[in-house]
Amino acid sequence: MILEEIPSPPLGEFGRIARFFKPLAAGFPGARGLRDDAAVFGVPEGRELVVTTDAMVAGVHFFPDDSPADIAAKLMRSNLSDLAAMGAEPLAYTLVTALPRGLDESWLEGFAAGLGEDQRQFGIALAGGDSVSTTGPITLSVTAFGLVPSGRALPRWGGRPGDRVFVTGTIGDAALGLEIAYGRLDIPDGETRAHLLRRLRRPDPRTTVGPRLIGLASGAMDVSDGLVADLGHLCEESGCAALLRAGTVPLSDSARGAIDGDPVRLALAITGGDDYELLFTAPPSARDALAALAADSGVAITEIGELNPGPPGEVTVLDAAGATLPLARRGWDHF
Ligand SMILES: Nc1ncnc2c1ncn2[C@@H]1O[C@H](COP(=O)(O)OP(=O)(O)OP(=O)(O)O)[C@@H](O)[C@H]1O
Ligand SMILES: Cc1ncc(C[n+]2csc(CCOP(=O)(O)O)c2C)c(N)n1
Ligand SMILES: [Mg+2]
Ligand SMILES: [Mg+2]
Ligand SMILES: [Mg+2]
Repeated sequence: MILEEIPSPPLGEFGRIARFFKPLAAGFPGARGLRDDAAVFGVPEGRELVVTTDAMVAGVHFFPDDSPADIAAKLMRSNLSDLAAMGAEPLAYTLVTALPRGLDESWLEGFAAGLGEDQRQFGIALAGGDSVSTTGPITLSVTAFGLVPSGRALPRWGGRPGDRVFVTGTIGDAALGLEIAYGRLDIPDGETRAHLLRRLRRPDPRTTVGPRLIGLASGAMDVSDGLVADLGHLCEESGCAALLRAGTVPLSDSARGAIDGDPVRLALAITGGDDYELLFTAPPSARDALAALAADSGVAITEIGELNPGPPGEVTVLDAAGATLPLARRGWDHF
């Protein structure tokens, strides 16, 4: 038997923590080297801590055979998107992994590498976590901590009738990507397909735009369940209704090509979710400042509708011709 074929003994729970997670906590003193029972860190004067949690389950949020680095990126970025929606800057995160006993250590190696890459890209560090085994599918959860100027966190409930509705980036890429991944949508063009799948697996959280919406946006949230559903959530909290002009919703060239004028696919794009873009409201007087922010940040900001004094939570969706766009559902609902 040659040396390479001798299987190395399993690392075990604590060996895995030492090998894969301690390096991710090295730059954050509050993590105490992952050697203590908990993390300890302070908040600078004049700032508040923003805390958000999101979980992901194999078969529900991602495909079991997705690359572990992509799974890590989606887990991290969905939480970073929530921080951005609050106007907060990333600080640290904790991580819970529930993994099947037989899962190869190389999976964890790819997962940790993905986390490390995003830590560097977004300026966030591992503060602690928990590692457990599961008899079910891979289940992961991140709790992210961010900082916001005291009293300035962006609320979902600040929208007022007359405010305009804005969204960052493009909408629908991930929903179309999911259809491709499930084999329900055939897109022959390789570049188009790759872009939509990339946006499904690696969303682009708007971490630089979020904090700069403080003082401009009246209400804000991020789009995870679907644009129409999430606008409904914002409206419900703001006690008003909204008009959404589907023809003005920003689409990537890839999404535009995939939709190809089909109203069913357009409906999918605005209800499918997994966008991780920012959805916010602002008075028309903020338009110039928002255009300047978009130019400066390199992230598109597009006006897509307005709030009105209708029934709280009601969202009317018009197509480009001004007719009501029929929707089978407004967005994702777990139950
Ligand atoms: N199990 C739970 N325990 C306590 N609070 C919860 C629980 N589930 C949701 N929440 C709270 O309910 C609110 C709405 O949660 P929701 O998950 O819809 O928001 P989100 O995380 O922004 O969206 P998404 O999960 O789709 O990314 C949040 O304030 C969240 O903290
Ligand atoms: C394999 C697979 N099937 C379906 C979906 C779609 N999906 C799952 S949960 C969710 C809402 C956001 O999650 P949450 O509300 O839990 O934060 C969406 C749009 C997916 N991404 N992968
Ligand atoms: Mg959530
Ligand atoms: Mg959110
Ligand atoms: Mg949700």
